[in-house]
Amino acid sequence: MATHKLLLLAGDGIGPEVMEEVKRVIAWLEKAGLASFAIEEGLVGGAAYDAHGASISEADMALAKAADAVIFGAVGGPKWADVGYDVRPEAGLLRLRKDLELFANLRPAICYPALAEASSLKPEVVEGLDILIVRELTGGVYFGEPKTITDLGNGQKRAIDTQVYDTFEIERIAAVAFELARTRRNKVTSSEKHNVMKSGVLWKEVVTQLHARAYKDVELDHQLADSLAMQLVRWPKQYDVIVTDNLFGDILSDLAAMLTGSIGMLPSASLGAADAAGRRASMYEPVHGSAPDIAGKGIANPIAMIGSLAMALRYSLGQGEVADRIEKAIAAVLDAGKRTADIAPKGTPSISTSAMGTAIVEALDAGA
Ligand SMILES: NC(=O)c1ccc[n+]([C@@H]2O[C@H](COP(=O)([O-])OP(=O)(O)OC[C@H]3O[C@@H](n4cnc5c(N)ncnc54)[C@H](O)[C@@H]3O)[C@@H](O)[C@H]2O)c1
Ligand SMILES: CC(C)[C@H](C(=O)O)[C@@H](O)C(=O)O
Ligand SMILES: [Mg+2]
Repeated sequence: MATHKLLLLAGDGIGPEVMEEVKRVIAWLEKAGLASFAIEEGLVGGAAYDAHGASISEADMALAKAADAVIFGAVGGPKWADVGYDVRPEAGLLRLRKDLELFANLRPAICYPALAEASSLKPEVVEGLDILIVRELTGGVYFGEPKTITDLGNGQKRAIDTQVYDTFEIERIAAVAFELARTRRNKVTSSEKHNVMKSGVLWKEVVTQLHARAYKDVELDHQLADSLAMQLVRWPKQYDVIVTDNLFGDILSDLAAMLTGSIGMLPSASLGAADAAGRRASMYEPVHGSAPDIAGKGIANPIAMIGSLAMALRYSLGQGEVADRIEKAIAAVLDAGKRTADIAPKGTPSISTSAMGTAIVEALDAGA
């Protein structure tokens, strides 16, 4: 059996709390003889800043590059509010994405049957929901230059962020969306704002041309990002795969999280391009952040983090059947009524982070 080289970067706030539960699932998989791992651990975010004055060290960047997959918790928090833009905790995350060229961010929003009642919407709106947001992750306004704050000298300052997209960046993310749609319900909705942004004009043109050239069998729609946000709340089940840029994808995936019950439920995969040997860099992380408001209380939901390990097994480690098993165990635990506070209906009892981890490991043990 192949040994998978993983780098665990737990980060800050609830990151280490939910990573503990992933470690327990990893230990269970090894004990059950289902997978074999070589685990390294590193620091990222505020934890790395406290240790080395940078939000990720060169040594940990090298480990990330050498790993079969990086498993990432969350970064950030009020403790590092004044450390400076270049060393803020989030800079470590963005550097990992950029330096590993993780351009394709898959954010599935699946409403587990038992959680339809935990959604902010009526159960019939979200029951059976299974959509996939494909977010471009290494371009757009996150990385475009110039990115500056300038003193104008008259008591005024000017801040500039720049949205930049080249044809190849749009083409490669759209290709990922079309390929994934073929394995699902064969429909892609491409979203931008071509009515106000030149990058939106190019985005729509490139996606349309690629579709005509190579993916005519897939249904393609275009939808302005503001209207898509509205439709996602109104009737999300009309979508299959949504492909969009870095910033719209960030916002729309947090919105989609609430369709599933909680942001504590949403895993993600960030993938690079495959090299000649078929190897590609990858990182797996929950969509949520470090949740400073609940950090240290032991109540965070570990499902997004454990679901991210399942995505690593499916997309990078060639063990899709083990990923299915983990997701089945999560569904079984939810069916049995186990809820962390974020997914428990008001006034009903909830369990801790570690009790949820225990329940998932027990469900795996029971062969769920
Ligand atoms: N990938 C990442 O590391 C990442 C992602 C988003 C935000 N952040 C950072 O995290 C910090 C806090 O950001 P925020 O508060 O806007 O977003 P957040 O996602 O950390 O929290 C938003 C809300 O969701 C709740 N929540 C989040 N994850 C949860 C979980 N697993 N279980 C239960 N409840 C959960 C929080 O308690 C909070 O009320 C900021 O510094 C931000 O930059 C990091
Ligand atoms: C923490 C932040 C840099 C990050 C982003 O904006 O991409 C986060 O919100 C996410 O969704 O992964
Ligand atoms: Mg976000």
